Amino acid sequence: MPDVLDATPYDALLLLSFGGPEGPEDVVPFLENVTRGRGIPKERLKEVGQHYFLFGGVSPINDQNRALLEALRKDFAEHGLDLPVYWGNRNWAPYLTDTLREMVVDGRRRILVLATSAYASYSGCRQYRENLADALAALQGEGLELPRVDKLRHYFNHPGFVEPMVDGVVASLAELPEDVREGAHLAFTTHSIPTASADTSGPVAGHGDGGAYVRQHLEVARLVAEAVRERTGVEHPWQLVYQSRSGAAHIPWLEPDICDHLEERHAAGVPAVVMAPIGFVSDHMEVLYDLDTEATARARELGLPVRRSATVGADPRFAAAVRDLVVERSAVERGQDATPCALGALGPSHQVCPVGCCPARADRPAAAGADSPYA
Ligand SMILES: CC1=C(CCC(=O)O)c2cc3nc(cc4[nH]c(cc5[nH]c(cc1n2)c(C)c5CCC(=O)O)c(CCC(=O)O)c4C)C(CCC(=O)O)=C3C
Ligand SMILES: [Fe+2]
Repeated sequence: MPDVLDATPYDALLLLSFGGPEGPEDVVPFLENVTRGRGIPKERLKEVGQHYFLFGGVSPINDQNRALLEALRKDFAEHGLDLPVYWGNRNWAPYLTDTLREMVVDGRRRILVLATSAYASYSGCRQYRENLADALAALQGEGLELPRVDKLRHYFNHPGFVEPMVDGVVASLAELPEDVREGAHLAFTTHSIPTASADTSGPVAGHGDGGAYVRQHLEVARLVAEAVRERTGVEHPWQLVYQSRSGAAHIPWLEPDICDHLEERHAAGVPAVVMAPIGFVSDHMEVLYDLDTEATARARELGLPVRRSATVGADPRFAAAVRDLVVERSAVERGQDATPCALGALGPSHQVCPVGCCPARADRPAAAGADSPYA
């Protein structure tokens, strides 16, 4: 018999993700869901639609979440953690509101949320919390008794998130031609966001100084690069760069873009680059198109050997990390001691997003944080 782990007071875990289209007819309605009220230029939308059509209108993200769901259920069962796991998305079926309704109908009263986004930022945290608030409002409108919803802390520096990425980079280096391997640089990539959003990310107003998005990514990049050096005995120079920029051209977003970075490295005489998408939890469309298709084609034109390393996806170590986070948060909620696990210098993230954390452009209600209008 495995030890029995205690998730009290929680009675369910909700895997909350982005969602993606599952066929050509889904692409346009999916993009409308994503960009409603977000001010994305029409041209950009057409372009992004083409990325999906290139892959038959199917994003890999939903299958990746199905695999993660399986990995979580298997890990929980093997470790005596009796906690049902549900799955809902912000932008495509199964929709968050439908999943939350199902959970309420099943009698779930205390729900813990795992978002497939490891870092602080409006897009990676508060926007998920706004969607939770919208879903709760919808259920309230249906006359349902609302459950209490909490969100797991940011896990960017949890070993179960970092270590699979180290393996990925080591494997990608090994795939490079031997004569360029030792001189290879590492390009850690993440989603570009508006600099205004990056500057205010994380707790602000006396609880930190903003800038958490970049700071957290730099820390993960450093941790991965150091572990790679320990494993390979080679110190590969690295830089944090950005991908998947969207929005209007006159609004500043985080730079440099991965394609410009590859050109710059090539011009500087760097013999090869490993692109490591540390900003993402799975190899979804931003990875498949922006790195494997676009950036890889640019590298080929330059004659620069590149490889792209894997994200954590459904790695059993990531599932174990989620179990660890669930057990930790449950203990905290019971008023017991917990020993939050985190690598590196930043320490474990806050358990509950404080008031004003990762502010939005517009004032909208957000659940599962200190400024939630829900209990
Ligand atoms: C920080 C961040 C993450 C990482 C955290 C997380 O994972 O949540 C992320 C993930 C994802 N982004 C995704 C897809 C899209 N993101 C878009 C647009 C935007 N993303 C933004 C940021 C982020 N995005 C921002 C600031 C915008 C501008 C519009 C706005 O301010 O809201 C658009 C609109 C078209 C475009 O402009 O690109 C699409 C289609 C998919 C699904 C991929 C698939 O289908 O496999 C995933 C996982
Ligand atoms: Fe995005």
